[in-house]
Amino acid sequence: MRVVISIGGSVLAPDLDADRVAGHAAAVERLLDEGCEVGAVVGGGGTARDYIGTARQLGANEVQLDQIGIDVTRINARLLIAALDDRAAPSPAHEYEEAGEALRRGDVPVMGGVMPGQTTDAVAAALAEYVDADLLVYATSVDGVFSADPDSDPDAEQYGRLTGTELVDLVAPMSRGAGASAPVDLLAAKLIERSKMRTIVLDGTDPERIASAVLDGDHSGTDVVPDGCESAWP
Ligand SMILES: Nc1ncnc2c1ncn2[C@@H]1O[C@H](COP(=O)(O)OP(=O)(O)O)[C@@H](O)[C@H]1O
Ligand SMILES: O=c1ccn([C@@H]2O[C@H](COP(=O)(O)OP(=O)(O)O)[C@@H](O)[C@H]2O)c(=O)[nH]1
Repeated sequence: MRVVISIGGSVLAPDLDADRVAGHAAAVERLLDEGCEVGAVVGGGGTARDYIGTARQLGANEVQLDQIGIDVTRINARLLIAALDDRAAPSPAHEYEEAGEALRRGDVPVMGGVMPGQTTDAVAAALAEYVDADLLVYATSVDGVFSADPDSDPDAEQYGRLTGTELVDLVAPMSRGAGASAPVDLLAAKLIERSKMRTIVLDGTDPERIASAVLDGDHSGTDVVPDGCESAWP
């Protein structure tokens, strides 16, 4: 199975903890050992938001803020590359073709951001489409997609399953500024919808959950399925 895993910065690096990053690398290595081909995309998390907030106070515009965010995602990508050692391509891929070539060589391509106006959610969706992945997994800090932000609304209800079109409709009204929070960004949702990519959004704070979702289809998050399909797991 070919899988793209998007690891949110809030999951990989809420602080700098080598054991946490090593745990995520171990989950990726387990997938490789089970015969999966894996591409990884890493987010910027709180560090990116802190830098973006400071630069915004200094008068930076949205593109400049996004570029700062991209730099932080690439630093986090380098942490995962360090933990994966010789199983990963040696530097974060800046383009999908570069990532695809690494995958073909048998390396794990690790990407951060690529261009302003989006988040690493969209990078992961585009990489998954580009490499014809069988499965896309978003490992984030909440267990799936909810009817409202579960961190601030106690009445938020989780969706067990959504179609790509339903996901697009849900995230379309959400904020688009640099550092904004949403389960996945709108461009990612549109790419998932058009590619009919089987997708899982789950709580990835325990990296073993990511491996179980990929290997067994066992998770408690949200399945995003093409119209007419029952399950997100191939
Ligand atoms: N409807 C929603 N469903 C799920 N999460 C949501 C929703 N609306 C906002 N969020 C927020 O999105 C956050 C996930 O995005 P983000 O902070 O960028 O995490 P990551 O670092 O994993 O990309 C969650 O912490 C959650 O508070
Ligand atoms: O291709 C990209 C990826 C990221 N970003 C910027 O970098 C920030 C941090 O990335 P992301 O939101 O994906 O990190 P996460 O929320 O997963 O920690 C985003 O808010 C954007 O401002 C961007 O402009 N283009």
